[in-house]
Amino acid sequence: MGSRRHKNKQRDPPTLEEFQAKKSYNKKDSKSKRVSSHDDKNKNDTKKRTRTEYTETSEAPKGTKKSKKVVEKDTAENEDDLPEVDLKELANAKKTLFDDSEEEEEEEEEEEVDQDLQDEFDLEQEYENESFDEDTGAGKKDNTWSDDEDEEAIEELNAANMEALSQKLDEEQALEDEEAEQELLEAGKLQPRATDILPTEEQQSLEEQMQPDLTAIRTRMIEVVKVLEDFKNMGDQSRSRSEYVDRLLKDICKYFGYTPFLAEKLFNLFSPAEAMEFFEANEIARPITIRTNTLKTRRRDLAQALVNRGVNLQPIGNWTKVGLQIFDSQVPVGATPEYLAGNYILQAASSFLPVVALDPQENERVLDMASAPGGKTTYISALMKNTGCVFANDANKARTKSLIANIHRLGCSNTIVCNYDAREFPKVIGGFDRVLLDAPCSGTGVIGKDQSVKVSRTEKDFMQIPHLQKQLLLSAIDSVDCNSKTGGVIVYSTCSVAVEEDEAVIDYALRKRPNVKLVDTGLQIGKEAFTSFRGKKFHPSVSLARRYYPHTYNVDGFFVAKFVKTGPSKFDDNKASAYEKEAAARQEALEEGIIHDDFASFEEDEDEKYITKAKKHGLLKKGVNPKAKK
Ligand SMILES: C[S@@+](CC[C@H](N)C(=O)[O-])C[C@H]1O[C@@H](n2cnc3c(N)ncnc32)[C@H](O)[C@@H]1O
Repeated sequence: MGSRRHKNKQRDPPTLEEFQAKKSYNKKDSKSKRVSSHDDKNKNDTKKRTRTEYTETSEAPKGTKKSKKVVEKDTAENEDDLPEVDLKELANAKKTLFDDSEEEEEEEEEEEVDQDLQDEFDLEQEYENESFDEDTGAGKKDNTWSDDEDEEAIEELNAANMEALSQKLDEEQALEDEEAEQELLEAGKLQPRATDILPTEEQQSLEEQMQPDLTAIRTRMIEVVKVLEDFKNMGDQSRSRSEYVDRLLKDICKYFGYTPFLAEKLFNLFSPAEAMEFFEANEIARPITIRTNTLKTRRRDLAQALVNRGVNLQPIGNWTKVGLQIFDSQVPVGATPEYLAGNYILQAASSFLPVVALDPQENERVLDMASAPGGKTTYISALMKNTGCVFANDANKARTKSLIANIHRLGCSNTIVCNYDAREFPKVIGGFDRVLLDAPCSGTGVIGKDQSVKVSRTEKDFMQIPHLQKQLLLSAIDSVDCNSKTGGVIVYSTCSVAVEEDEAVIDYALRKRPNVKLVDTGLQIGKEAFTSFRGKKFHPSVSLARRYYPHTYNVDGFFVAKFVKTGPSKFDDNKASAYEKEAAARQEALEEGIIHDDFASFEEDEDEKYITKAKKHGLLKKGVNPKAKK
């Protein structure tokens, strides 16, 4: 499969103003923006393609898609014993038989004047040079058409080839016309002739046998998207819309490397043009971001300390007071003295959002149901200023090691780590003021980080995972104290954009637990969740949940929903027994050695070694001898 991973420079995450500006875009604006961005891409791509095809075939200096098609068609014609049409031969023949050096000079001058055609001009020069390359033998045949030939021979050859030549010239003219049309298309002045966008069956089978031409596939995807956006006016009358969609999906699989199943699932979330933006964004890793640990430092001080070490950074945006985006760094960001001292944690910007929505308050009792490796737990703990109690649970014991390490490093002293299948809550313990369920998911929002998702996720996953998520969400709801004076809140989040794992799960919870309602997340950014999707209708309040996409906010794909519990249910556990269980849990943890008296203390001696080492490393990287410095 010919997948292609871009290495584009990352965009900055948007500021609040940008977010708001985006939000207030009307549909028309965003549509026109999308189209123009595709136009630009198309334009660039055409230039790129010109070069690629020339290199590949060494015979189509003006290598547009049409040129390629003609070459392919020629092959087919050869197979049918039709006159050979060889563009290289044609160009050379033209050069000698119809040579007019003055005309050629004029042409060259014209081409020099026209900056837009510069690439093509370069290619023609290369082409001409190649025709006489003695080393490679390329252009040997050209001698047949050398000026040294006597007139008779030329005439003979001329007669024999006249028919083929005139055909070739016609085709060259057609190529030029096509290029002119293409330029107009790119300039948005003409609609594409949709008739030749979709390949014929023959062309398709030929394509299947060849190495995928990614640039040509990309161009076709853009063309098909344009047709799909205005099918009535631009679609080929003899082709159905679904034929275009099928072609586009096949091309998406080839170009980006998705399984047909996942490509279609993700494609269906968006308009064709937006789907392309989504797939493109998944080819780029999101920016590196860190969260200031306000238990230990302030963002301003942290930023200053890191800048002094050669880290290039800036605040993420107005919606967070603790996030910093790292552009580049002369030191490993995961091993600076500030990192080791727990002044920050490497954390994706999207991962802040569920905690902001949870809005934990001081002295509350909070459950983080699926918490490893602890990015959100430690943020909750910091917002609570180490007061109250945070139960950090995860079913995977191995993962609780990194959870514990992060809790230690960041100095979270109000945290209890536990290792249950969260479906056992509230039997384990209930009566919480707030519960966060950052659910295990398929990861379709984080493909930029984990490309394996493109091929590893199957239909079964999108049945099994939502099933678990629904069970977990009911447990989360039942673990909350509806009489909490300060809370009674449940936040559900995933790093998946699949409707089955998002809207369908919260809609299910609303139906199964009428004692909860969805409320505004309080988040300043995010798109409204779906209230209907491919024939499925969800509760209207589902629109209060928020969706995040890599192509809209340059954050991981994410989903956040916030519930408030309005009344008890027979499945709840009461708060009194919860306190007893909390005491028992603390005792158990003490006995098992998961927590101990100095649970959240900072091991100064232990860390001193690492801090010194990191300092030395930093100096060495700057070319300073650490010993000389002493
Ligand atoms: C998305 S990750 C959590 C990330 C974490 N909230 C953070 O911010 O660092 C999902 C977690 O759910 C855990 N998990 C999976 N099934 C679970 C279950 N039945 N009960 C509790 N945790 C579970 C996984 O081990 C995994 O650590």
